[in-house]
Amino acid sequence: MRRQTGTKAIVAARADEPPVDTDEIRALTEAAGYEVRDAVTQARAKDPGTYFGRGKVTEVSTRVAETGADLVAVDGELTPRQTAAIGEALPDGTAVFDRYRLVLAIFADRAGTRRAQLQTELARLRYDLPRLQARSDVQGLNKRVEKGTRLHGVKNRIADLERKLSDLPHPAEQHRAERREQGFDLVTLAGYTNAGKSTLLHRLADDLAIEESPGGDPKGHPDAATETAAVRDRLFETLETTTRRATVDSRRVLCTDTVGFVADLPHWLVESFSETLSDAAAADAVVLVADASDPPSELREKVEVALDVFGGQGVDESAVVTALNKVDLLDDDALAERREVVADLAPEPVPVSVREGTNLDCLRAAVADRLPTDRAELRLPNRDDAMGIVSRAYDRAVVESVEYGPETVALSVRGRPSVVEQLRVDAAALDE
Ligand SMILES: Nc1nc2c(ncn2[C@@H]2O[C@H](COP(=O)(O)OP(=O)(O)OP(=O)(O)O)[C@@H](O)[C@H]2O)c(=O)[nH]1
Ligand SMILES: [Mg+2]
Repeated sequence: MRRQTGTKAIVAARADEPPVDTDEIRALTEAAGYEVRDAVTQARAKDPGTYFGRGKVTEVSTRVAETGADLVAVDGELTPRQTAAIGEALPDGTAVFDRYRLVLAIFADRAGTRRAQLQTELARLRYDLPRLQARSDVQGLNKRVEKGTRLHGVKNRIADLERKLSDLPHPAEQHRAERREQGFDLVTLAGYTNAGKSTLLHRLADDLAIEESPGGDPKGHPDAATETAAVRDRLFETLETTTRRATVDSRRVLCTDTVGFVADLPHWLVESFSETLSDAAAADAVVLVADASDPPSELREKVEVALDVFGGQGVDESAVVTALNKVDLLDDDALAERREVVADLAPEPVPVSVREGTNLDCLRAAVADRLPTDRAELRLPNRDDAMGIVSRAYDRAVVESVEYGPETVALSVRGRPSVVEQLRVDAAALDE
């Protein structure tokens, strides 16, 4: 469902004071499938009516006409009225997207599963609704009936989508419970887009097989195809969660990759993808992957926001491991500076280069530390009926030692507390 290439855009950015950075809006616009032909910038206070002020909007309009752009991508959040006012000043048929609309376009483009498609359409309609209203107000549309009908249509579709989504089977939770019972620990990789989460998943994964999730569609997932081949520098490569099996400290772990955050993403948009966050909340450990090659202040802000979001979702602070990725791009001083800016937010961050495989053992150890663990010494009769317990111990926990005597088998096991407890109970039942 990729947009045709050759669709042209102009990016427009404003800041209260120079410099005006257009890197991120360019990246977002390109990620949405557009070719960026030009950038118009402005350093002054926001104009409440048209965001940029009339003069600048006229300049944008001229650039649109000259380049034949189909879209103006504005690096900011536009009110419905501002969107309409800018649109009115542009050549007919030119679309106006702000950051969020752009993100929605990218999400719609990447949505592979039915659920993701419904979620992205719903998020877009919720976004469009007030804008549709403002647009017809600005155009002075007095055709109340027509306007009423269009708005009514959108509202109906929203209700329809909400119903469809709540009707879709949602087996993820049950699936998780089953996996836990089988002794799997759950680890979630989360963080801003482009931080290196998917690359890390590939590194940690035991094999190429993607864990089957009843709600997912692994075949259609972009990560299924790209594997370790150079992961492209493209925002929101991952839209649905992918889960793979990994081994951490001899324990079997299910590692889930999630949708990346984007700076200043509004809450309603995050909520439309709440499933991915509930993955974080349900995990035993959450690896916050941060791009340490970002400037220090940006790194700090992203780590802060991410930790806030986790907190809001009920993730326990002690379950989070912060990985400072891409240290291959930093010298020692730069790394020290990065550690310093996150020191009070994230205790003991782990510097890694996922690409070069640097320090991943340290990261694995930090994750292992977070996994709930219990130990038991089991003494079983050396009989056939005890062997089921021995094999369950191997399957669901880590067997640290085993000794077969003539009468008894002595097992030393560690693993998830619930699993270890079940082994104890089963062992005790044999004695009766
Ligand atoms: N230099 C360097 N680049 C890296 C490293 N790890 C990942 N990258 C690159 O960073 C880019 C983004 O990596 P991804 O793994 O796709 O990032 P992501 O967090 O999954 O991004 P989204 O799916 O968009 O949320 C890719 O071009 C990777 O090759 C690293 O350790 N060093
Ligand atoms: Mg990814």
